[in-house]
Amino acid sequence: MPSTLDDFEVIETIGSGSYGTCKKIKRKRDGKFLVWKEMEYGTMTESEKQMLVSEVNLLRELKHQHIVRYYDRIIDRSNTTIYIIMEYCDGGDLAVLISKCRREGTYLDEDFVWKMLIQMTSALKECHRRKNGKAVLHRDLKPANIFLDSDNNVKLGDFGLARVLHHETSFAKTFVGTPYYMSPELVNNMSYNEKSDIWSMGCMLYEMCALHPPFTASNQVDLNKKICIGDYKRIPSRYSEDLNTIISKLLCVEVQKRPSIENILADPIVLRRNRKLDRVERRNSAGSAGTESLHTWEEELRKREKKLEMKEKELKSHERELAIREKMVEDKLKRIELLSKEHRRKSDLSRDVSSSGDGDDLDFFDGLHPCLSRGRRDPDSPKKKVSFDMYGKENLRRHERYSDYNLDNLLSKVYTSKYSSDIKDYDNLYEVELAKRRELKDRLFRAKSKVTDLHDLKLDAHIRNRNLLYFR
Ligand SMILES: Nc1ncnc2c1ncn2[C@@H]1O[C@H](COP(=O)(O)OP(=O)(O)OP(=O)(O)O)[C@@H](O)[C@H]1O
Repeated sequence: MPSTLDDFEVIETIGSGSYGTCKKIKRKRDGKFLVWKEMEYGTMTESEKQMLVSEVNLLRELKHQHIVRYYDRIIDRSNTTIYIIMEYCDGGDLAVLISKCRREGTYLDEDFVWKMLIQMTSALKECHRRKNGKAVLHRDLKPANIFLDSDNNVKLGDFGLARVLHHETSFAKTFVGTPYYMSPELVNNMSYNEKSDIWSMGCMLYEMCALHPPFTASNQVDLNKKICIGDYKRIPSRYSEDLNTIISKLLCVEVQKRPSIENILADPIVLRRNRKLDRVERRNSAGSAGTESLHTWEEELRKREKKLEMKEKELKSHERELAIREKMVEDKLKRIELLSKEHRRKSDLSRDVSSSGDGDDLDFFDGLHPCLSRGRRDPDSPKKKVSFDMYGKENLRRHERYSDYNLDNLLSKVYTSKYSSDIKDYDNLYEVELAKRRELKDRLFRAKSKVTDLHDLKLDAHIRNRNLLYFR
């Protein structure tokens, strides 16, 4: 589906050139930043408009890592404007970089100039040597059309548009730039060819080193003369002879002797430099891959630390729970001990009473557990229901509230069975309690060692983390 203006949000105006205004835009569908170039076509003839559209369509086929990617075009008939949508290059353009150096009295690094040469040649090869045999010529190579991405890689822009726009159109009339980069064949009214692009590239590389074009003059006639005899000074001595040699080859006045794209790429100096650049790029990408893996490692470590912390928290709360339960068991044991003592005291007392043998004090045993009144009651009389405050039904229910805990279940069972049968089994109960207490203590000890292990792990993680930071 063709794009419409509504598919984009204008972020800001980047700048205006001879043919229109460039704006930074955001594609609403995915938030991607792009650029559109607005060009007014109201004064163009029908055939010129047709040419512009077919040229833009051709640009869409140019897909190369060092060429600004063209995405789409929108024609707004209501205000006779064509919007050419392309890749946004956030590193600015070479013209800005060169004027910054001029302003600050600095020079561009030689390695950077070689990188530009190799990447520009690679972009030009894509256009000059198309699979369908139809070469696309740039026709307007200049620093302002060499964009940079965030990694300072070349993005050749405004490809081919010049052919349409330099035509005798309203656009051509507004063209005000000085043709510093015009090749000798163009000065001599010959047709533009791919070697003219190579000449312009030579001028651009020269300007990157000298911070001014190779041929300058105060008027067009003098400029033409200089261009035609190839009269220019050597690039500053800070740059190598290799670089000077290559630039002078590109600025060869004789078009036949000027190297083609293939000649440049096969030049031993360029090959050597290309290999060096490859090595540097590989080292850089290996470096960034190493940094990436360190980041992944650090991230992984952070996740593990978080997991450990959670486990530690869990263990701590478990430990607290165990301590509470231990306290409860201790309390119960104390109560059992007290009851046991009471029972023994009452048994002794009952033995004393039974030995006195008068049987007049039956009421004395009323309300006591059956085991205390055994041998005293009339066997035919119904058994008296006995209720102990502490271990009555109500209390059993309270124990059942902790039924998730095995010990409490066990204790409830023990209490129920013991008190419904015979209280003399208090001692067994006491032993069960003691065994359980021991088991609880063991569990607590195991939990504590787990926490210690976790602490050790955490300490280890901290040390590794610190080592990581030291690495970075
Ligand atoms: N794809 C892009 N990404 C980022 N900035 C861009 C892009 N295309 C153009 N610009 C910037 O937009 C501004 C206007 O560019 P434009 O191409 O319209 O004019 P120019 O190249 O500066 O001049 P002329 O059109 O006369 O050659 C420039 O500052 C340019 O750097």
